[in-house]
Amino acid sequence: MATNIVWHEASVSKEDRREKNDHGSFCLWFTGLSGSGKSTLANALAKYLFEANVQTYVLDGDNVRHGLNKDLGFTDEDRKENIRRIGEVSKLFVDGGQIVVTAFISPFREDRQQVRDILNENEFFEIYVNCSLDECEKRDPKGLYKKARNNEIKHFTGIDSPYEAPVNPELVVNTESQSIQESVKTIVQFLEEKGLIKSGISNGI
Ligand SMILES: Nc1ncnc2c1ncn2[C@@H]1O[C@H](COP(=O)(O)OS(=O)(=O)O)[C@@H](OP(=O)(O)O)[C@H]1O
Ligand SMILES: Nc1ncnc2c1ncn2[C@@H]1O[C@H](COP(=O)(O)OP(=O)(O)O)[C@@H](O)[C@H]1O
Repeated sequence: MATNIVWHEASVSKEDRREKNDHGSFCLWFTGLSGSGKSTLANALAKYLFEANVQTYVLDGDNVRHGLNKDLGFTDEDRKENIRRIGEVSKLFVDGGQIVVTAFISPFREDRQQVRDILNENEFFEIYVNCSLDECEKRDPKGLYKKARNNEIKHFTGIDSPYEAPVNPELVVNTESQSIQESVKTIVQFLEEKGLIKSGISNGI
């Protein structure tokens, strides 16, 4: 693979873009069960940072599966390929000077580690969106748990397909005990503490 292909150096570097944007570029990788709050938090965070002139882009499971990954289903192999592609797309966003916020179940540790490995130090932050299966099933925002329990959907995460929780995530937000606003604040403060965005941005939350 990749024969007769030459890598072109970009005329504008990642560092140039970071300097112009006045903030770092990296990937915030949300992982958690369906219904745990990944999309809700990713979008609330992106909105807040957007208002503070911070460049973000959300990659969301449902949306990406309508386009780029519409050939993929939910077998272990397809999920693996799903996450591999999203990892590569995330890397492009990081090169483009953006903060990319991803909201995929990404149930397998090995696949998340693979994404970490293709990014540099301080470019990948795993955020575990922790919520019990019971609560996710109670929320059931898309009615999918009900379908999975009725055997209308196979290989549903948490029911008949595994979820491997992160062992050492950079951050954990618990959406059963924390409000959306509290979780957003936790994440923005984390970014400030790491020096990835300017301090004081979290003051408005
Ligand atoms: N079998 C099965 N298991 C889990 N989820 C399912 C399934 N079938 C459809 N859906 C819907 O697809 C969304 C998950 O897609 P992801 O790309 O995030 O999944 S994965 O990371 O490849 O495991 C997931 O969205 P979220 O609820 O946002 O997580 C579901 O809406
Ligand atoms: N504290 C909370 N944090 C995030 N979401 C919450 C919280 N409390 C209730 N919810 C609700 O839970 C649901 C989570 O759905 P969603 O964001 O689509 O999850 P996921 O993307 O992980 O599947 C939404 O309906 C959201 O309003």
